[in-house]
Amino acid sequence: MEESFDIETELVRLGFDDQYNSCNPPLYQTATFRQDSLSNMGAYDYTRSGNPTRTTLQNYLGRIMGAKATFAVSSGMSALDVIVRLLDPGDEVIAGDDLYGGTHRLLTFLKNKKQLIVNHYDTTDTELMKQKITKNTRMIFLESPTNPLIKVVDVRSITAYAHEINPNCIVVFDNTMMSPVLMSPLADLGVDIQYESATKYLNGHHDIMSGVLATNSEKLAQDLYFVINSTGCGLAPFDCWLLLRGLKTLALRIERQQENAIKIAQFLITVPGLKVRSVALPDHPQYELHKSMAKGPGAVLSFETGSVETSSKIIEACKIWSITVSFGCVNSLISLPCQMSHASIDPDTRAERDLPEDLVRLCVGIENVNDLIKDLAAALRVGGISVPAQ
Ligand SMILES: Cc1ncc(COP(=O)(O)O)c(C=O)c1O
Ligand SMILES: N[C@@H](CCSC[C@H](N)C(=O)O)C(=O)O
Repeated sequence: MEESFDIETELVRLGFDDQYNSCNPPLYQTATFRQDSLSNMGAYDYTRSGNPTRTTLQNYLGRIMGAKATFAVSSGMSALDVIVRLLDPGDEVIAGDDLYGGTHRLLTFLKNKKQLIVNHYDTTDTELMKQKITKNTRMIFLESPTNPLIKVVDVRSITAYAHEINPNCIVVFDNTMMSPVLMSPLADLGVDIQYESATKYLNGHHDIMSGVLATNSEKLAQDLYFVINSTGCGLAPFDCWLLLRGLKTLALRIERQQENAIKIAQFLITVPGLKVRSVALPDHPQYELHKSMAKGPGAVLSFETGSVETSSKIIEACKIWSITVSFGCVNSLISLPCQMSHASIDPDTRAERDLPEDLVRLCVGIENVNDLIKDLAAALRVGGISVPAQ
């Protein structure tokens, strides 16, 4: 058996074979592969079905994610689209009430078309989840910490309960907020499918869209591959190559982004009037639960100011923090989720789910942390908030 190392080493090691000992994986920028003869077909025929650069990426991701099977697709949403195609019409699914806006949009689309029965619950309430999961629950969608309210879910208990009630229930976990460096729900928490928007931390440079899926079940792997090949959403070779390049620095980027995010959370709690949501703060209601599942708090946090007008002024006054959706990139981003990343959730549903309209989300990058704090402090003052001298 091949020796395996810590994720920090595996990320840099890449571990692939090349006929010329190339130090970086070759880019097979081709749609088709010539066959030797009709009786001697090669490993690849057509890039939609498979491509050596994608195979290199998927094998590498498998080692990093501790998964038997890993697939790279064209975006995080297409990863979710592949997963929901495993369901049959009329299947019952349970989803969190603070999932990413695009996830909510796709599930609502399928619900409105009467293809699925979708119920959203507060997945942080484990007892409520235990009441709602039944033998008819076919799939459960979890995120933790949630985007953007930073709520923490007891993934281990919910997954174990779901499997006890219905061994065929598929628990799906969106690990985009943590990345495999901080959390391994597939290997450690018992979920059936882990997926991530690789557009975020995995790639880290906001120059490609991509998604990854991982499972340890041979049956699920076969079904996922069937959908990927049939629909043609496998990641294109050049994007695979760029993702391979981005991944090498994942551990280093996360370490720096998280270190900066902790200091920023500590700064924000000194500002009177702000309600800060960060799993880095010991007064987070599920601080210990998060620590029991993950190696760190990550680099996304949010805060409320009490008014949309104040939040908007702060966001627009920032100079280093750029007003951008997404997260996981090397540069720091600021956004108003209700008007940006989560605008696809209608205002009534946002209100029902206590998603504050004034919530500001920060996605911390690798810049100098003192510069980031100075910029934020100046912007808070423009918003009329009094900031203690640092
Ligand atoms: C938590 C989460 N999951 C999934 C997605 C979808 O990923 P993508 O934008 O790569 O389609 C996003 C953001 O878009 C996200 O924030
Ligand atoms: N206009 C896009 C918004 C993408 S949000 C990206 C990211 N997940 C985030 O949370 O910022 C859409 O309609 O999907």
